[in-house]
Amino acid sequence: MNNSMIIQFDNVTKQYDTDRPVLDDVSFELERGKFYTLLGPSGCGKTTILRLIAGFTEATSGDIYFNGKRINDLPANKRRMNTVFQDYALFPHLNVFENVAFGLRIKKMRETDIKAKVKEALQFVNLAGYENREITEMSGGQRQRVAIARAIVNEPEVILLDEPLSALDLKLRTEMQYELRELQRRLGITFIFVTHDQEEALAMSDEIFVINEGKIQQSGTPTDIYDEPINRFVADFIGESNIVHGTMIEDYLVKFTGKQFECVDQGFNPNEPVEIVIRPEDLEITSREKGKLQVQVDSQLFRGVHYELSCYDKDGNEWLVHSTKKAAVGDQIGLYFEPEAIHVMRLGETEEEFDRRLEAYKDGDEE
Ligand SMILES: Nc1ncnc2c1ncn2[C@@H]1O[C@H](COP(=O)(O)OP(=O)(O)OP(=O)(O)O)[C@@H](O)[C@H]1O
Repeated sequence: MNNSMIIQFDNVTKQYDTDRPVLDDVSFELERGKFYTLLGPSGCGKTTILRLIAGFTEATSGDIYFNGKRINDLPANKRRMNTVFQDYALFPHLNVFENVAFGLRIKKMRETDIKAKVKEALQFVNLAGYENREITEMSGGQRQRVAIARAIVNEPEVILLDEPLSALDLKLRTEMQYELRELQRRLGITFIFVTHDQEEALAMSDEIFVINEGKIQQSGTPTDIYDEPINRFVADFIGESNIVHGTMIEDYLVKFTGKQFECVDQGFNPNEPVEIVIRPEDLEITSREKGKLQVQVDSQLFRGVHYELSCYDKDGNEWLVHSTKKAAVGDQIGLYFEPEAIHVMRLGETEEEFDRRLEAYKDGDEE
C-alpha cells in the first residue's frame, strides 16, 4: 500500500436479510487530501459505503483499511472521521458554540482548549461571532456551516458528507458547493461526499465513483467520466446522451445507423457489437448533404444559451442536439460530428435491464 492511501476497501460485501447484497464485492482505494464523490441513484448503496467507512455498520465480508490498518472491528468513535448528515443532526436546544463543542466535551477536553478550538472552527466556516446564537435562529446555509464546524473541530482525517446540501434551495446549494470545495482545499483533509446529483458531483470532485446496484460502475475525474463513460448506465446518468447500438468494424472504424464512421477508439474485437454515445453538444446542425446523419426535427426548446432539439433518423433513433443555431419543427437537416465525438462502449447489460433500472430511478426521482 502506498503512503498517500487513506481508505481501502478489499472485496467488501454488505448483505441484509434480503436475497441480493446492497454492496457486491466492492474494492477501491482513496488517497489522502482529495475530494471524492459517491454518485448514484437512490438505493444504489452510497450511504452504505459511507456507514461502513464511519463504522456505523459492519461488512458481511471483505476488509476495510484506514491508513493501512484493518478497521472492520474498530468502533466508530475510535475512527478519526466525522460525518455531516443530510439533516445536519444539530441539537436544537443548544446554541452554536455548544453544538460545535459537543464532541470536545465528551472527550473531556479543558475548557480553554475547547474555546480556542470552537473559535477556530467557526472562523473556518465564516461564522465567527455567532457563538451565542440559537440554532433555531440560523438559516439553512448557516446551519449547514455549523454542522461542518462541528465535523472539523476535533481535527478528523476524513469528513464524510451524506447529501449535506439536499435541503437547500438551488441558489444556496450552488454557493455551498463552492464553499465546501474551498473549505476542503484549505483544510487539506479527505472529503467523501454522497450525492445523487450528477452536476454537483461534476462541479465539486477530484474523483467520482459512479455506483449502481451495489457495484462501482466507473471511477475517475469528472472529465474522464463525462468524456469516456464506460457503459450505458454511466453515459446516461452523467449528463444527456445519445446512445445507439453499433458494430466496431476494426480499430478506428465503427458502424451505426447503417453507415460507417471514422472514430478514435481501438482495442475491440473485429465486428464486436458495441454501444455508441454522442453528447448533444457535440452534434452540429448542417444541411442534409453535409451531415453525417440525416434527421427530422421533432421538437425544439430555447434554453437561454442554446436550443435543445429532439430529432429522429429514419430508423426511429432519437438524437438530442444542443446548438446555438435553430431549426424549425419538421425540417429535414443534417447532423455533423467529429470522430472524437464518438464514444464507443462495450456492451455491459441488456437494454431491457438498463431501461428497467432507469425507469425505476426516474420514478424515484419524481417523488
Ligand atoms: N438496515 C437495513 N436493512 C435492510 N436493507 C437496508 C438497510 N439499510 C439499507 N438497506 C437497503 O440497502 C440499499 C442501499 O441503501 P443505501 O442507503 O446505501 O442507498 P443510497 O444509495 O444511499 O440511497 P439514498 O440516496 O436513497 O440514500 C437500499 O435498497 C436499502 O433499502
